[in-house]
Amino acid sequence: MQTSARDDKPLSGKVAVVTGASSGIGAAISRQLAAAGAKVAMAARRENLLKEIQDEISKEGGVALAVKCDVMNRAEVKELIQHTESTLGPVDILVNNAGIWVIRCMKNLHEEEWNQQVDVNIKGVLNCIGAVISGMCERKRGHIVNMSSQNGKTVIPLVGIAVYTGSKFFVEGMSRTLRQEVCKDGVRVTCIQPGEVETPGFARYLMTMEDEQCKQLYTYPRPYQILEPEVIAQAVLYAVTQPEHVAVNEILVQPREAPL
Ligand SMILES: NC(=O)C1=CN([C@@H]2O[C@H](COP(=O)(O)OP(=O)(O)OC[C@H]3O[C@@H](n4cnc5c(N)ncnc54)[C@H](OP(=O)(O)O)[C@@H]3O)[C@@H](O)[C@H]2O)C=CC1
Ligand SMILES: CC(=O)[C@H](N)C(=O)O
Repeated sequence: MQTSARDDKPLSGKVAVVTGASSGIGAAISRQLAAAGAKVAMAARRENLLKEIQDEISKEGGVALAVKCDVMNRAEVKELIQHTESTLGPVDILVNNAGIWVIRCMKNLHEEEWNQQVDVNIKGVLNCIGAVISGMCERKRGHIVNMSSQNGKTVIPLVGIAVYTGSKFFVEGMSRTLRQEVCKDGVRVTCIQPGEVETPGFARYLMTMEDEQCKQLYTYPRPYQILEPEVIAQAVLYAVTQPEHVAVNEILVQPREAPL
């Protein structure tokens, strides 16, 4: 099958923006897209961590740009895209990876944390889409990859992640409708649905649980092998390196021992 770039650098000439790139899955995605030839703008709040990853990518011969950005702040997101486009060129790929979750039962009323999850996982995703979608449609090409979750695919028998699950259900529903809207404009929309992935976020949330009901359900480390961030990055790479007429719309990736 003809690819648009050299096979070993299938993303050569492409510009990607990855949010939540300072840690975990986003850092792995940034490394893999850069290794595939993309010029990658890496966005997050912890600029020091971004610069460390940028240096790693540069040493490997890749091109990465570290951009401090809080996806909850629409003005910062617009500046992220403007800076990226003036430095690297028009954005071809947006990976909405930034996301948070806390494992708390709603009856305990951690309402500020409810709002934070909505602000990052929903409003943050919308801020980023809002900054790129018009340009992608005008150029008749683009790819939006939204980091959903197995928890966006179905309600698994867990407690403590009701608001998080709702935020990922939003991502799924919005993505499916957006996909219909822009498919004739040459724009693709992919949802990635990971199961449990060993990242700093995953460890942090499991080790800061307070509710006994949650603690009884979640143990850490997990009693089976969970996924590495690089596995999810490979799923993203697969989706964004398909020929323009091919749409990989959903990829569900789970630990073998913990299927939905
Ligand atoms: N780990 C898992 O088991 C699973 C994770 N996911 C999803 O994968 C994504 C990444 O999670 P994971 O890598 O595990 O988590 P990490 O906590 O390791 O990384 C989260 C990333 O999001 C960034 N982030 C958080 N809030 C903001 C913000 N307001 N603005 C910009 N960036 C922000 C953080 O950067 P900084 O703090 O520097 O801003 C960090 O880079 C999330 O969307 C999560 O829902 C889905 C399924 C499974
Ligand atoms: C954080 C996640 O989305 C993960 N799928 C989980 O089930 O904990």
